[in-house]
Amino acid sequence: MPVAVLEIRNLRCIEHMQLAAGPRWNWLVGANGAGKSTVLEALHLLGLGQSWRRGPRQLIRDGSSCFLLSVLRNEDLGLNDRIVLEQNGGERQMRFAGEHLRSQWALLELLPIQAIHSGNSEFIAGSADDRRRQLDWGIYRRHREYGDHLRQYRRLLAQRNAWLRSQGHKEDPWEHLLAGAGELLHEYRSREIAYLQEGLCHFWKERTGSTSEIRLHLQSGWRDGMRFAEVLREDRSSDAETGFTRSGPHRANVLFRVDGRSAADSLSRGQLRTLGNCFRLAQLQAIKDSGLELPVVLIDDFAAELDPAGRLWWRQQLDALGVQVFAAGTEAAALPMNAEDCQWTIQAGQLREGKPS
Ligand SMILES: Nc1ncnc2c1ncn2[C@@H]1O[C@H](COP(=O)(O)OP(=O)(O)OP(=O)(O)O)[C@@H](O)[C@H]1O
Repeated sequence: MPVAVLEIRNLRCIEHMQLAAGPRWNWLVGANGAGKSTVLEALHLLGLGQSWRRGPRQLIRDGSSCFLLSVLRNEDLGLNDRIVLEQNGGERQMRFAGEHLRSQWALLELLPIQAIHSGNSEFIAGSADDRRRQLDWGIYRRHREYGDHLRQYRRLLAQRNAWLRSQGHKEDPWEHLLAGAGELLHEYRSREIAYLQEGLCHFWKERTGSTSEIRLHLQSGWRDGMRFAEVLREDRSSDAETGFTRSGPHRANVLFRVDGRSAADSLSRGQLRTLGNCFRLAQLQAIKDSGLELPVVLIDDFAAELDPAGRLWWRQQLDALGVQVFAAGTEAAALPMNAEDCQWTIQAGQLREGKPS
């Protein structure tokens, strides 16, 4: 169980909150604006070093000059040192066991998080970026070196783009390296898609009883039937005109098809949410099967789009995996809670233990 105690000071509407977490289900119930998402966001910040919303946002509580978040992990893992994230104005500091952390990448190792929130819950019908990010998250969790490969590719891409803008008509010094780095990302993604296919079908069939065929298809981000190096060479002058590299794994896409048709076009919103959950379950199962530490799962608005049977099934699957979950909802009656779960009521940024009414 990774999270034992979470402490929040001066984050959005929360002045001070200390939450002693349960090993499995931690429900946060309260009215709109009570502060439920803020608790989940605190965990997201501690696990990833960034907010789950894009764009500028006032995270420091109005009237304060800094926020401070800390999480004490459980000694079951032999680890009970605190992860601390402190933001003072524009300056951010992160510490683990009293030691200063230089990069937010270090947090990914300390507190693995899978977060489901309004920005990514509809990733199947969202943008190619959303789907690629979801796929990459799972690959990184199973193959840590993938993070280095991604960073290396992004560096090379930025270097080639800068070169295209300056002297794009001469011999391309980055083409060879970028092609190699790009092909490597594509190999990881192809293998992962092949691996997840079976799990996805299993969960979908179990939930829906449907015999419809769910298929994942990976688009590499460059023209079919060609090597990435060839595409880079062929596109050199047109890329130089626009000043950026048009093709590559940064444009990859994952397509979800149901009986040969796009899932986004053929499924209802609730079915899309269910399919998205099935994909996440397949990823979590893959992490478990690899013998790796499962992430803490954060679910904002747990009940959204799901019918009662769907909510119960989603809970049961997460139970079977044995993950620790923090889930939020506005109405206790709509949440599939069990007596042994930790349940909290939140009102105006304050926490109350006990069964929400
Ligand atoms: N910097 C800030 N200082 C103080 N309060 C803030 C700040 N930023 C946001 N808030 C307030 O914090 C409150 C909590 O928002 P949060 O998103 O956590 O609510 P929630 O319980 O998840 O609500 P919902 O059910 O609507 O999603 C909101 O009322 C918001 O106006």
